[in-house]
Amino acid sequence: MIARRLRGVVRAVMLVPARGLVALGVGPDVVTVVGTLGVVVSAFVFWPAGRLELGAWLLFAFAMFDSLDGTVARLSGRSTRWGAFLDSTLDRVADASIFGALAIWFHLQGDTTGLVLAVLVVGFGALVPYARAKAESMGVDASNGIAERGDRLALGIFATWSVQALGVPVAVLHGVLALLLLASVVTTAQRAVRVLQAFGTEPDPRVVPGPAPGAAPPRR
Ligand SMILES: CCCCCCCC/C=C\CCCCCCCC(=O)OC[C@H](COP(=O)(O)OP(=O)(O)OC[C@H]1O[C@@H](n2ccc(N)nc2=O)[C@H](O)[C@@H]1O)OC(=O)CCCCCCC/C=C\CCCCCCCC
Ligand SMILES: O=P([O-])([O-])O[C@@H]1[C@@H](O)[C@H](O)[C@@H](O)[C@H](O)[C@@H]1O
Repeated sequence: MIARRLRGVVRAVMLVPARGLVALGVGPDVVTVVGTLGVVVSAFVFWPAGRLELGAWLLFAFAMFDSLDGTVARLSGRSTRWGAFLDSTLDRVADASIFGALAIWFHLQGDTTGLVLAVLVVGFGALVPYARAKAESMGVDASNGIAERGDRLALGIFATWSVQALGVPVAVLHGVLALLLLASVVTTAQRAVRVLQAFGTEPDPRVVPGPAPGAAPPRR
């Protein structure tokens, strides 16, 4: 929703470090892997230890590598299908680490509501890119929806940061996680509608009509 509009601005900002990295001969896959490692380490080291503010700043910085790698790839003419796969797959590692680390923090606080919400955001948040990837594998663009990844991460990281940095009550963080959960379900449904509109009840071309293999012959 908001992230989509900011994409151009973020890419323009990323041009500066990206040019430096290309000049140094750093490839996009290195940026992707370093960014993911940075997210994983920042999330699991700082958030469970209660360093919500510092962790959020580091997560913000390393999450931006997800835009940096694509810019490095395009600038250096090294965009590859493998890179696109690596990028998307490691995004799932980063997503699970961010909300998983938050779940661990809630657990250590004895906050069952927060724990349950964070775990549900890990699971239902993963449905959103799954729906897009499955649709793309069928040749349909389903990148639509109210809460794409940038929105989900920004909201989750910002709300966690604000608990420590601004003294916002944890109940507000619960509310934001509930909103993210709802937004993930709605976004998945919006993508499902795209696929339904594209295919309707069109038969699956991969299925050969006739009895299933091994089925008993029809009775006469
Ligand atoms: C109900 C919903 C409510 C929503 C409210 C949300 C409020 C949010 C407010 C602000 C949002 C700001 C977010 C920042 C926007 C970032 C947008 C952006 O840049 O998106 C793009 C990136 C990257 O996307 P992608 O990976 O698809 O593209 P690339 O450009 O990387 O290209 C990929 C191609 O490149 C090739 N390639 C790549 C790698 C490789 N190794 N080899 C390759 O060849 C290949 O061809 C690929 O196909 O998207 C992101 O998702 C970045 C996430 C950034 C997360 C930001 C976290 C910010 C945290 C805190 C911010 C606080 C904000 C305050 C909000 C206040 C709210 C009240
Ligand atoms: O589908 P979604 O989660 O909103 O957002 C997607 C990311 O999760 C995915 O990793 C990336 O490769 C896509 O380009 C897109 O940005």
